[in-house]
Amino acid sequence: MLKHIHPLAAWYTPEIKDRNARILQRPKALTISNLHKTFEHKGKKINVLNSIDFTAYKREFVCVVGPSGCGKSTLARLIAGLETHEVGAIHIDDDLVDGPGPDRGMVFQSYSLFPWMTVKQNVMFGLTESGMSKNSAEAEAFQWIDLVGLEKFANAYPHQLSGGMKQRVAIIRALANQPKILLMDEPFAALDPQNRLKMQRYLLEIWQNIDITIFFITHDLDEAIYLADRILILEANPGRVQETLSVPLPRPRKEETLLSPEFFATKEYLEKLVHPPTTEVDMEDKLSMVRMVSVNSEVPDIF
Ligand SMILES: Nc1ncnc2c1ncn2[C@@H]1O[C@H](COP(=O)(O)OP(=O)(O)OP(=O)(O)O)[C@@H](O)[C@H]1O
Repeated sequence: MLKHIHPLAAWYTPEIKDRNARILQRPKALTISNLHKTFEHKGKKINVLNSIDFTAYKREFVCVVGPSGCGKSTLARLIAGLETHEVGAIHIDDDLVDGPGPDRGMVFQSYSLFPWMTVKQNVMFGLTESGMSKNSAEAEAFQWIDLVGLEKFANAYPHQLSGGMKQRVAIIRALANQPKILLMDEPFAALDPQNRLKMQRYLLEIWQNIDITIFFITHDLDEAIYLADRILILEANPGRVQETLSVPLPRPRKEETLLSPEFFATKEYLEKLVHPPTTEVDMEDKLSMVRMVSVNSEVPDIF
């Protein structure tokens, strides 16, 4: 029998294979087992996530991609404990998720800072809430603020910050509470390409320096390849795992990484999975039907 060779096999150098294998030997940080999720819509049950199995390992950087509506955000909300599921289980380390908890930090696309609080107060918030004294929380907040270069803005309010600065604050606010896992749902989607790249660099730098597992949802395949150790690829209707792909790129990632042949090969591979060419064929079929309609004045029931 012919052995299936992965289309990216040639890009996995011994060093990359070794690194990827070592990640999979680390303790489990997040375990999703046989997860199913349905929503009710107009009295009908919609099966959004179907039998999801996935494990992220300690200090792993996982990106999740997939077509619109495949359930990426729902999955992040389930891990955050903001939604409930009918079947299956989610564990952080060995702890079953049954609601929100301090072991998970979240950063969303919309800047979820408290607008009436300064940068420093936003970062201090979770710390004082969990019982830390005001002085210690302030000292801790300053360390985080320094880390992302916002010392001069410690007393600024969110409306005085750029989009990138707000997201830096959102990230350190989440990290200051020392979660085990950072859930990020399209955190940089609202930024222009230059600021987006800057934020990606910041995030990699922070991640390399602290003990955190990142579960990062994105539409942007370049972003996923640049950031991730592994990419979880979901397909839609119902959302389920299509593939988990170890990224065949060395670390540390640099800007040149984005121009390397292995980067382009990975992108081409992902494009085919996430935006399969059949969609274009379908669209072309539909367009030719429309052209036919305009000639024959008959409306076929295709839409
Ligand atoms: N609260 C809800 N009630 C009913 N249906 C919902 C609810 N939340 C999400 N859905 C449906 O679940 C499906 C998955 O939505 P979700 O937002 O998780 O997908 P996604 O992959 O993140 O999409 P996108 O990439 O467009 O953000 C969609 O069909 C959506 O309409």
